[in-house]
Amino acid sequence: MATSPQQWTADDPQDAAQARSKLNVWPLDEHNAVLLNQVHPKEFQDATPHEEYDLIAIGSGAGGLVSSKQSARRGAKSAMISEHLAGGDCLNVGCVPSKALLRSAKAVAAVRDAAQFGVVIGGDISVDFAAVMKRVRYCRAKIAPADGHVGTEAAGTHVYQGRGVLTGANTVEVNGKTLKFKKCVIATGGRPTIPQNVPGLEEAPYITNEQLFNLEQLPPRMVVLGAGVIALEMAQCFALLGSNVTVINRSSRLFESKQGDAEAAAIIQKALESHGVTFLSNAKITKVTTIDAGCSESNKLPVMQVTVNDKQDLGCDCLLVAAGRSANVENMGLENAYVEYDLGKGIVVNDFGQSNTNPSIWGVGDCVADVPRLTHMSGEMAKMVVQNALAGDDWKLSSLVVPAVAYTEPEYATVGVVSQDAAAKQGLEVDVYRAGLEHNDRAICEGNNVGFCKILCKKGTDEIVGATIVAERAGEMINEVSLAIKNNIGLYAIGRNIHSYPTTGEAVMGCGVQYINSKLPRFD
Ligand SMILES: Cc1cc2nc3c(=O)[nH]c(=O)nc-3n(C[C@H](O)[C@H](O)[C@H](O)COP(=O)(O)OP(=O)(O)OC[C@H]3O[C@@H](n4cnc5c(N)ncnc54)[C@H](O)[C@@H]3O)c2cc1C
Ligand SMILES: NC(=O)c1ccc[n+]([C@@H]2O[C@H](COP(=O)([O-])OP(=O)(O)OC[C@H]3O[C@@H](n4cnc5c(N)ncnc54)[C@H](O)[C@@H]3O)[C@@H](O)[C@H]2O)c1
Repeated sequence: MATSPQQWTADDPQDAAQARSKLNVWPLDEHNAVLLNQVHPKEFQDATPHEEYDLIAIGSGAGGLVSSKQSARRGAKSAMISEHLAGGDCLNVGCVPSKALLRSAKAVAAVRDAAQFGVVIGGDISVDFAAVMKRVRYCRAKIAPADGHVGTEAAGTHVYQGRGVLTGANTVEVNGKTLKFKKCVIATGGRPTIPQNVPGLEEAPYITNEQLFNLEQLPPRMVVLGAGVIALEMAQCFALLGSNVTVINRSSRLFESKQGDAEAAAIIQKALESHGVTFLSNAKITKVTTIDAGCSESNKLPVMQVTVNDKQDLGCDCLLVAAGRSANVENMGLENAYVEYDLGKGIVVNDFGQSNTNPSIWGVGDCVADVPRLTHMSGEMAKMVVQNALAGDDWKLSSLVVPAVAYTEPEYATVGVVSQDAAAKQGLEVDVYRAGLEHNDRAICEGNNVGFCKILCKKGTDEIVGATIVAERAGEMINEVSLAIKNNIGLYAIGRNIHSYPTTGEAVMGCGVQYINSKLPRFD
């Protein structure tokens, strides 16, 4: 089929070089060509500007897409400014590729463990890493139209492809044009934080999530700096796919800095260890030595030596830095628009999502200080801000109940106050109800009955303040607890709500039943 010169074309050497150098995307196969044609079309024609927009979103991740499309669908004059790849981190280098990759890793585990279900796999199993990564690119391309410029324009939003820089309290410049707005949503997201003061790290060919999903070759040895969500999900993935993975955790256990449940931490660590991940705790990378810089263009992996606590040397072909995120707030004219921000943490907003220092400006998602950095949070903040900025409503950030899930196997899902330690830190007295999965019939049949549901209530009451769930599909189970918290449904009601048998979700009900049983009269 003939392709237009305005389209990204798979395997075209010039296009491939441009996609790699300008957009950090490679290889340019048919899937990445589809992706780029959606989220960063070549020679894109900007819209003809309205004299003044009701709302302009700067940024095109979940936050910018939801705020600009929702405004347009409700009749506002709306625009979105997209500098890099629409869909932001989530579609391109975050949730989507990581979950697609995890799916392949879980397939490895299923095949490897097949014998326990009476299924005999003849011979050794092997992983075709190139095919795994091709499927990751396929998933991304399949989802891309939801975030692509065609769909955004069809919703009625004007799209500008370039960097937005605020030039005044109510103006933003993009591609040499000045656009006027009544309201502006800043949704510029974040980027990986690179720890400073680690000798040799800056010069080393380390990677972050921004390069990880371009890998074409499985690194035999991977070291992961950090032990948060990215680290755990990717460590498990690469270990199952066949890498020798070591996670460097500066704390004494998982989830310590966020007061995560200690039992959950032990289960997740043990599960990853059973998949071949090595954890070094109370560990600090004290030096990185580059032995061979490698060459991503010719697919040659680098070779590095990572020194831990000044005494242990680990050789590796991939050093993945996953040490948290910094907000994108620099060099975008926030000073010109009088917007208060904190370098690293992000834009400072009030409980309505509005800048205290410029009431025309609102903040959404990962670029905002002190909010959970999650796609569903960006989306929900965007809905909230559209309602407040355009409809003059008073939806509040503090009213949001935000679940979070690490998609490891088993999954680790949390909402609200996650543990007794977290409660103590907030000066809150709680009762904890725990239902283990060891006697959950479904979990036993599934061959995965290590885990639990813990629900925390205000002491002496059934008012739920939070939960931690460790289970195969904990991410599905936590939504019930979020619903209860958001709508003031007590643990009593959860205990009286019939749950289908056999489901792991019965563990949530199990906590409710414990509460009820503790209140019922005895017959002795
Ligand atoms: C590896 C990984 C896995 C993840 N997995 C999950 C998950 O499973 N579930 C989950 O909920 N969250 C997950 N996250 C977090 C999630 O990706 C982010 O919370 C989400 O993408 C934030 O959306 P956002 O719109 O706020 O910002 P972003 O997605 O960062 O989008 C911001 C956009 O703005 C653009 N931009 C920046 N500056 C400008 C400018 N001046 N002008 C124009 N455009 C600009 C950027 O290019 C970018 O496209 C993951 C993150 C990573 C890194
Ligand atoms: N499933 C999901 O929802 C999902 C998946 C991946 C990422 N995310 C989001 O993306 C964000 C980034 O993930 P992340 O894993 O990078 O961050 P994180 O905050 O989850 O973990 C950061 C880790 O790096 C460590 N660290 C920080 N600075 C360090 C330093 N100087 N030296 C050594 N270790 C250091 C921390 O102790 C921690 O273990 C998170 O906010 C998360 O919400 C979400």
